[in-house]
Amino acid sequence: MRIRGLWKRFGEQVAVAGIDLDLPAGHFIGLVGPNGAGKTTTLSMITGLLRPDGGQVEVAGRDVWRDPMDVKSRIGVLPEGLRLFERLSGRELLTYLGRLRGLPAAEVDRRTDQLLDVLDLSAAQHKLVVDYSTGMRKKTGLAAALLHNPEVLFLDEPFEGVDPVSTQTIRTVLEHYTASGATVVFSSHVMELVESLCDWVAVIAAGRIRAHGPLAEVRGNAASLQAAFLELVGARGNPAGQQLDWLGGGAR
Ligand SMILES: Nc1ncnc2c1ncn2[C@@H]1O[C@H](COP(=O)(O)OP(=O)(O)OP(=O)(O)O)[C@@H](O)[C@H]1O
Repeated sequence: MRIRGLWKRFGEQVAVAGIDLDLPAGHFIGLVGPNGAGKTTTLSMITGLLRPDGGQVEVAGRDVWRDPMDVKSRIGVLPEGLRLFERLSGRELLTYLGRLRGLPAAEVDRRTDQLLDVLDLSAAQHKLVVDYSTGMRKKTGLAAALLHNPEVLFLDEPFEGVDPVSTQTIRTVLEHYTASGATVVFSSHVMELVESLCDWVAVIAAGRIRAHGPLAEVRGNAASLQAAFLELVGARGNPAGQQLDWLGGGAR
């Protein structure tokens, strides 16, 4: 992926302030940054969901905004605020999306069976999506993003609201996927997770890239990615507890 001069403004608010970034293929890439840093806005522009005010994005050598259909056929996306067709069962949803992707019915069936099984959703496959838990929805969204075997997978906060067992399942699926040479780009706030999964990271704050490169390089001499991150984004050194002097002790 090649990103040049990517820019997005919402009224007065500059969400993404001119990002230049090359993301290597075949890596497990983490996009990290504080709340409101511009991660979702950036991912939405890279995946053709939000039109940039300026700049270019190329995925697998194709311009996302000049050739959106081609790019969208090569990528899988688990967006933030995932919206699913609530009145379909999990199985119906995957079947529908697989057919929309142009896969033959028998192949959709085969892949759906396997994905439901691996993601531990087989027992709930005939339940309506509206009745799924948060973790089940994430896993269904992931299955939908993987169904057409994309070259690149973009995941916005894939582990949010997911229990440790499902987190492990998703990790295993993603590790299998990247081991075959595919690329995963995911955003997260959980530094331990990023550190244990990713081999390449980009740190974004206030709409700009603060650091990017192989994990070890970005971590540098810091004790952990978390410590490097706090330094890079200029975390304030004033513990909140000192300011909230009324909090605790039961006095009203
Ligand atoms: N549709 C919108 N309208 C107005 N402002 C927006 C919109 N989307 C994002 N923003 C603003 O752009 C900035 C970047 O938001 P974005 O959602 O990209 O951040 P983020 O890094 O994904 O944050 P978080 O980690 O909290 O999800 C924020 O200041 C946000 O308020």
